[in-house]
Amino acid sequence: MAPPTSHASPTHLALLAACGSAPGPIAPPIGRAPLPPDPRRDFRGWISKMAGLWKVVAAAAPGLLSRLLTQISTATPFSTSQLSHQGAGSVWNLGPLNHVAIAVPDLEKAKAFYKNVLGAQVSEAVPLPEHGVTVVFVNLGNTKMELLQPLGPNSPIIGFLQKNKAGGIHHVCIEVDDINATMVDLKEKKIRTLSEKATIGAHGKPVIFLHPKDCSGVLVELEQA
Ligand SMILES: C[C@@H](C(=O)O)C(=O)SCCNC(=O)CCNC(=O)[C@H](O)C(C)(C)COP(=O)(O)OP(=O)(O)OC[C@H]1O[C@@H](n2cnc3c(N)ncnc32)[C@H](O)[C@@H]1OP(=O)(O)O
Repeated sequence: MAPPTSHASPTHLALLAACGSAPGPIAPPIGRAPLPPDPRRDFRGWISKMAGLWKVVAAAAPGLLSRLLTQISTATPFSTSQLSHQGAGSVWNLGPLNHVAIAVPDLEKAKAFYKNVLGAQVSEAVPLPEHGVTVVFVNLGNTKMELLQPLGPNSPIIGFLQKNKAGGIHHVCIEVDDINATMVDLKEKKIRTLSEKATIGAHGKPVIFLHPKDCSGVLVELEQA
């Protein structure tokens, strides 16, 4: 009878061989009773299979590990794997999460919780009358939280706190590399911004807010990086 045919490539066959799974004769050995399973032999066999597999992978893809490490270390905040968008001729890209904002009824109490109970690094309270809020930033290393308390009778977060008496997640802020191109592009896509122009946000950089009803129920702030 003709031997069984295989469509596997030589590399694939080598990988299967290293794992002990290469196609081959399947008849049991003649004249020998099967041995009872021996856990020590199984473990030694597994180790030797893994060593064989590693040799095959290393031979098939020399420099794979160093290429992976180089790609990770050279990744930029504005990843080229993300979609680039175009608004009125200018291209813009989405960047990392800048902060998650929490509206709170009592800023000092919320600040004390993050500082004294969770042990986080927190900023002093900063009044921003032009935004109708007082803010405290909580530094988390990879991102920040922004604690917001209403400032003045026309604060834009008063309605939110009336509905969420204990406070809650108010908005997320994501960086963009070109806020003006972003605004033009989003307008073309019928996403409502909550101001005609960008305003200067808590970090001294231009920001815009997008209507929560156009963003899956989440108020989204975009900040010029
Ligand atoms: C310093 C700066 C910075 O970080 O750089 C800041 O953070 S300033 C942070 C404060 N500044 C801002 O938030 C500016 C942008 N925000 C605004 O313009 C406003 O807050 C709005 C988002 C338009 C909401 O205003 P207001 O509560 O008065 O209106 P409204 O009650 O009619 O709300 C309209 C609908 O949106 C919902 N809604 C309101 N606030 C929401 C929020 N934070 N997240 C998700 N949904 C929200 C309401 O439940 C309602 O839905 P239903 O109709 O289904 O009930």
